[in-house]
Amino acid sequence: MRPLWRLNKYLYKYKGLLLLGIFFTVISNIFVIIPAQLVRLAIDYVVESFSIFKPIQLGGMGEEAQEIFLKFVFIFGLLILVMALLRGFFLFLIRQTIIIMSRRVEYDLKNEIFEKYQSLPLSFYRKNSTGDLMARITEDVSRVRMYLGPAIMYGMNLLILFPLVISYMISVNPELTLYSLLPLPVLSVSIYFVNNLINERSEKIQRSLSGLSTYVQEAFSGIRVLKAFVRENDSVRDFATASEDYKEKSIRLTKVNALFFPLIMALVGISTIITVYIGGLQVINGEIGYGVIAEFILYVNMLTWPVTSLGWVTSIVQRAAASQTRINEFLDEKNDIRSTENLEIPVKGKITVKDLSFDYPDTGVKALKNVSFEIGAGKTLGIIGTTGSGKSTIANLLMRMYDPSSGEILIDDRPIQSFDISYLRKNIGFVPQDVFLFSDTIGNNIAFGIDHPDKAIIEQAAKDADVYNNIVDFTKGFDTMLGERGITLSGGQKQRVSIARAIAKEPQILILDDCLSAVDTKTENAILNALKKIMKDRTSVIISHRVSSAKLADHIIVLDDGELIEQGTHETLMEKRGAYAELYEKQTQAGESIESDV
Ligand SMILES: Nc1ncnc2c1ncn2[C@@H]1O[C@H](COP(=O)(O)OP(=O)(O)OP(=O)(O)O)[C@@H](O)[C@H]1O
Repeated sequence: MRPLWRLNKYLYKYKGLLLLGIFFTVISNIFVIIPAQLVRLAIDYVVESFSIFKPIQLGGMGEEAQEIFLKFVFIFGLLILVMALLRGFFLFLIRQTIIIMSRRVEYDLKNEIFEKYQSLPLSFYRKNSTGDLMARITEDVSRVRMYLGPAIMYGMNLLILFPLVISYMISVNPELTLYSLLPLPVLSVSIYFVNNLINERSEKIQRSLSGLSTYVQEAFSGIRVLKAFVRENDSVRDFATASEDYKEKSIRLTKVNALFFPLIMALVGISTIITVYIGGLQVINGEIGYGVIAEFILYVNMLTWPVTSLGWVTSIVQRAAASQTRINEFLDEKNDIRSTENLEIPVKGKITVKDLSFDYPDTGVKALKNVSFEIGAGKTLGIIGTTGSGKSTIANLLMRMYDPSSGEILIDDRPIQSFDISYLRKNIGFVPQDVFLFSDTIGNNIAFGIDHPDKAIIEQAAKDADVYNNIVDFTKGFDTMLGERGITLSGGQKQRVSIARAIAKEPQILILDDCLSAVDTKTENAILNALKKIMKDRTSVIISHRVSSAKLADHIIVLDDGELIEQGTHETLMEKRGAYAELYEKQTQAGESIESDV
């Protein structure tokens, strides 16, 4: 229960709805109890009237007595009907208050979790799988809602109805009360176990279903590879196996589900039989009237659902507590990437890196070892290196996706930690290595980082990224949809749209992480020349495998296995005849031989 206390702030927020809900529950239960008493009175009245009807008929007043009798029965019937209608009305109001409250809390909780997700650092996303993140904001929140809605509603109903009904029953006949209620605890405990079994099996089905959907999704997104490797038959077979597992689990659930209502019916039936039997004995002994038996049968039926719900509510609360524990775990997650001074001063773009080392926290991979370099404001830095040499890691650290293990990064001679994180990132335009575009229009994708998008800026960014002509060739131009329901851009087009998105922000520092790999050298040159113009007074960091991308940079660093092995300008590095010169020669020779082959 303790984890669920966290939700009390929401219960307090919606206290109006909750209190109204409690009030309506009390009222609706009053309309449940009164009809049972009316039924007792009506039956006793009917039995008594019959016993005196004969003498009255013999006395010649038969017709008048019958008329009075029918009038009373009609009034009883009418009263019971009115009570039932009023009860229905108040049940409607209970749902309108408590269930609506639970939906509002669900909405707030989802927003709170999503906001928290957004504030957490990249390392959090590395640690937890997407499926887990999704499950906590959807399934877990739904389970918590079941506690806030149905569980609170039925729990409260139970708390109010139970004492009311039982005290009435005891006041009418304590012995009959004891016997008729005897099977109900058994009902509650059995429902609790059956329900737990149902939940356990439902969860297995859920897991099986998510495995199945992941499989189907992969089969669709990897359809090209699947077809190219002629694995269609294997794919069909694997799907059938996964489906079979899902079917088996569903059948197992159906078996337990089938127990639910028969169990309730059987135990209520036993209660009714006991009531009739013991009540009958008491009627024969002249201790009670017939009406009491009918009244008690109604009471037992009235208590059936609350008693059943006791088991059900307990299991909902248990599940909700487990879900809330998982949610709390994420809500309590601390963001260790913090700003020390929250500076929001204009960024010029000088970058100084001193003795920078970085080990990835989750794997312990030593990605950078004592790297030092400096690049003045408005200059271009080229970062060259083999795969896995730590180039992207430098970009990650410059954007404070992680903090260095040791050493420091200064921006304009101030520790990077002193800048407000959002402010710092707003000043950086980043083009990641693995391009990600949203399922939206091309225009909106380019405008993604701008608070107030402007058509001219978007178009200019597209021109500078050398993708404008491609875009206007589409019939809908900048309004062309991307993603699943839209068109698919080529690898090079995607990279250029991603560059346009970074340029459109007009950042003070631009980081291109190997984002020209899918464009030909001609386009690469066009983009680099355009960048030179637009980044005239701003700093650019160009990360690449290709020397051709970095050679125009004012300063070049060469990384190998996390270490900085050379740095200088293209000319000084070429003169040095080290790793850079070797790479340059290899790449230009390869380029020439390809060109001559063509
Ligand atoms: N999120 C991560 N968690 C753990 N290790 C990582 C992570 N990202 C990168 N690494 C490791 O850190 C090292 C440096 O990776 P990095 O991505 O910086 O290399 P890179 O020079 O950009 O390579 P490439 O040119 O292939 O992109 C590699 O050994 C890589 O396996």
